[in-house]
Amino acid sequence: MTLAVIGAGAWGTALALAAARAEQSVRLWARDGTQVQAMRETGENAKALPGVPLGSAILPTADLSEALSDAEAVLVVVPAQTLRQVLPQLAPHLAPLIPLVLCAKGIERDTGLLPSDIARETTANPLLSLSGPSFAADVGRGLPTAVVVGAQDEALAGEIARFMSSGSFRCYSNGDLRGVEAGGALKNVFALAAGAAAGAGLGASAQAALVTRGFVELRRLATRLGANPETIMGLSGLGDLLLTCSSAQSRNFAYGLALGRGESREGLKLAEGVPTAGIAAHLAVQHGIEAPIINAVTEILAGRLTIGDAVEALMTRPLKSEDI
Ligand SMILES: NC(=O)C1=CN([C@@H]2O[C@H](COP(=O)(O)OP(=O)(O)OC[C@H]3O[C@@H](n4cnc5c(N)ncnc54)[C@H](O)[C@@H]3O)[C@@H](O)[C@H]2O)C=CC1
Ligand SMILES: O=C(CO)COP(=O)(O)O
Repeated sequence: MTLAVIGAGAWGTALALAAARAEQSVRLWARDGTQVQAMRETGENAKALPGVPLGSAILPTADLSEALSDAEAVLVVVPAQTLRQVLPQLAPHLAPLIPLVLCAKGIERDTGLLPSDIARETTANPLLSLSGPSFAADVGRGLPTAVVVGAQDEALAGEIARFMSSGSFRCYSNGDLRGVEAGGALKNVFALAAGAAAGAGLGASAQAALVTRGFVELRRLATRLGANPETIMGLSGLGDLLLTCSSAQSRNFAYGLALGRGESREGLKLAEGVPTAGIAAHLAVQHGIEAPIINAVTEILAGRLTIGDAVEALMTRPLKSEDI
């Protein structure tokens, strides 16, 4: 099968490598011609995923037509906030039934839309989401993990899962597209919180309590956004929450860590939880859901609350039933 990967950042490159290991042929598109030239010359993506040879099954290209003309499926791997800009550029090159696998983890800041909602505004092609615990650096090096491919049409999700799976990349399928997307988008907000708690030296007990209560908020809000609560128990919800809330390898956790230590965040890598937190807080209000951790993250990011005050506010909320 020939796959196109749109976006040659860390995750796009890692997914291209995963597909190549699954014996697919891959066109890896980047908007930056100089980066493509460098990838062709050096055989690696030194900018986004250094030290991992791309191999002969991956063709880097800056030409969308070359990337998409013979693609049988397309993985869209650009940040959530740029999807609205990128997706319309693909449309003229796409045959109607080519599946689009959305791999961004975020909610659009200005609209509250998940990636598939944004895509639905510009395309009638079948939409899927690939999500789950998977650091680009791990997947790029061929370390083992399991992820999930979600689509309303679970048979199609299963087909894409089979094409992407290899001995080191195990893809499950799920018929709950919104659930798969919502878990991946929201877990980043809690990774910011967990990182901030670690940076502020609040201790391992606080971390565990925060992640557990964060999971309750995640499940509540995701369910209101249309997720099946069972999906949230899986790889794209609990699985990814556990990964990103426990490792400084996560860019969201690392961003939170810097916040908690009072360090500058300038120059840090993409942290999708930052634009997602505020809109998630807004959606929680809209759906009448209690989300004190999402609110605290939003207020801290906006500079309206210190971490000390957030801890006090969370700890002194009225006592209540555990309500999971
Ligand atoms: N890095 C990781 O471990 C994982 C990342 N993700 C998700 O994948 C998405 C992408 O993340 P990364 O690749 O890691 O980020 P990155 O920052 O490494 O790369 C983003 C890529 O998107 C490109 N891009 C940005 N705006 C664009 C535009 N308007 N037009 C064309 N290309 C554009 C950039 O040039 C860059 O190559 C995010 O939503 C992230 O949450 C998901 C799983 C793992
Ligand atoms: O989604 C990820 C792992 O599953 C990557 O998390 P970060 O974007 O926080 O690095």
